[in-house]
Amino acid sequence: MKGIIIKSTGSWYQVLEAESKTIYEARIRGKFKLIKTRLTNPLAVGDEVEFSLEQDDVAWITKIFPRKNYLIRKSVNLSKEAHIIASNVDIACFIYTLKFPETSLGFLDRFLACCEAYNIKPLILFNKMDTLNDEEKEIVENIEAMYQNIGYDTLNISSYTKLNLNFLIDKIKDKTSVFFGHSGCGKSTLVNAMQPDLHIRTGEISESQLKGKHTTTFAQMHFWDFGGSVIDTPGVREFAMIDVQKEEIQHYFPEIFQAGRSCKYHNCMHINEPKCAVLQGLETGELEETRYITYLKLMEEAEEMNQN
Ligand SMILES: Nc1nc2c(ncn2[C@@H]2O[C@H](COP(=O)(O)OP(=O)(O)OP(=O)(O)O)[C@@H](O)[C@H]2O)c(=O)[nH]1
Ligand SMILES: [Zn+2]
Repeated sequence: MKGIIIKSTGSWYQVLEAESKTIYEARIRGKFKLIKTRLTNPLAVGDEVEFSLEQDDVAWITKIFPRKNYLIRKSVNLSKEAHIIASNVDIACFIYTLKFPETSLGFLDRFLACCEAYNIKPLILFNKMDTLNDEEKEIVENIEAMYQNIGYDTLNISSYTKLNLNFLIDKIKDKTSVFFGHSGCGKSTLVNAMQPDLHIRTGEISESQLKGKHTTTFAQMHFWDFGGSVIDTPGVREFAMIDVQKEEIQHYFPEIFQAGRSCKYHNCMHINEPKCAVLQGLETGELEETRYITYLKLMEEAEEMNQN
């Protein structure tokens, strides 16, 4: 039988059988290895799998189908291992808040680069618009314009006033989505504003999870009444890339890659080379310094990973 993983606790999974829409408790039989790097979780929510039913209706997962895409975070305790946050995602939403909490653009840029690397469509949501005065609105609009110029899709929203939530629903309807952002950015409030009874993870549930053994690997897919699903993940502090070469990173920053076409050297890494169009673009202000800093950081990390 074929199904999709809708919940993962680390050792147990829930599989949704595609045709009957039945949910089974499931375990793994055999080894699954689709990527080179060691993973803390062999299967992730969103994975399409094959399974067979045995006594007590326990499903044994015997095969995983190739992933269309996935997002990865660094493992909490072991830096050499990676953890798949979710797979087969159609749209990944990043919730930005100017204040309460202040969102770091580095976190956003890292998220966007990972979406590029793993072929996921990102959507940037500027949330809590109702809290902003005119001056702050202008700051957010400038940030928004910067990302739109690069080619990213954005939306101004507020869960309190329901600003543009109808447009957000249009964008995620009938798709598998996932939401990220700093703690307190309004993720749960947003999901509740779109559908109050979705039963997405709340603070209380996270607390009781802490008593369990697999606190870091809990993720779950929920289904919207308006069609499609959302994958609820434990808070992600740092997105990561694995199995990438330093030279590839510029491909994941579209405007840096575009500017780099005019560099003197075709293999320019835009660090300190002469006649580098990226460095020139930074000087003229055409390219954004914050994004460039994340670009350098990701290159450093790729180099470190490949040395290990
Ligand atoms: N003014 C305003 N406040 C909001 C909005 N959305 C959420 N908040 C408030 O922001 C705080 C955090 O919201 P949550 O939805 O709990 O944030 P979260 O991202 O789920 O936080 P974690 O559970 O820590 O990941 C709460 O006090 C919300 O009431 C909004 O659109 N406008
Ligand atoms: Zn260059």
